[in-house]
Amino acid sequence: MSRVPPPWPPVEVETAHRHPDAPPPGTKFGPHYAHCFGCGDEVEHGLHLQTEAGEGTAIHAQFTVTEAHQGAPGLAHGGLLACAFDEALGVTVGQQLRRPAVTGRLETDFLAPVPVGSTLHIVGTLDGIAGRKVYASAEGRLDAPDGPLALRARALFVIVDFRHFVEHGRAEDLRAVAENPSLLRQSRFDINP
Ligand SMILES: CCCCCCCC(=O)SCCNC(=O)CCNC(=O)[C@H](O)C(C)(C)COP(=O)(O)OP(=O)(O)OC[C@H]1O[C@@H](n2cnc3c(N)ncnc32)[C@H](O)[C@@H]1OP(=O)(O)O
Repeated sequence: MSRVPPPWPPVEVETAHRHPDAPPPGTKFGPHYAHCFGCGDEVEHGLHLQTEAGEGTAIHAQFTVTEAHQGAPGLAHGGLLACAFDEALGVTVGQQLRRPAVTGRLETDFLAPVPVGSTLHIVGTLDGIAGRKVYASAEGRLDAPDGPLALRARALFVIVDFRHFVEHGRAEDLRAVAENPSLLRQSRFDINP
């Protein structure tokens, strides 16, 4: 079977430029929501993904695989690795475009096993934009920024209105945020930048 992936992006796109207010390279973002499984600081066995702005539209992300992330003995669960890419690419889109967006499609190539104790170094970039559709991709390397390539991911994010979150989120969690806004650890993006 061929391992050659289909053309990317799959449609004609315009170049996705970083927003003028996107944070400069080296800026560390911290979690965006206390209870986010990808980055939240109040999720005991979450990924605690650390993210930082890179050059151009790049985002650098890291997380260390713990015992709680196993799929097979001593190896990371593939779904959690995909989650790390979803989060890293979500930060890439959110921070570099400064627009709220959700994952519409995420594909992941698992190229090498990722043992417990490894640190995955992920770099995500924007590949193009077509209307509300934003294409982004990422690579993940083991234990160092130039370590062995372990994963690749490609994703379509769809830009949404903030109503998406208010209309679909569970009422008690929305209430908790209304009562304690600091659960949202970062300020809101521009809606019409
Ligand atoms: C800083 C923040 C970090 C956060 C990181 C984590 C990010 C996440 O995990 S978000 C959570 C997971 N994602 C979701 O829950 C999204 C669930 N899906 C939805 O709500 C909707 O399907 C949504 C919003 C994606 C699209 O719906 P809607 O707004 O009605 O737009 P719709 O017209 O269907 O799609 C827009 C375009 O995207 C395309 N599209 C949407 N989904 C797909 C897909 N799976 N594959 C291919 N194309 C797609 C459509 O074909 C359409 O294209 P065109 O404009 O050319 O016709």
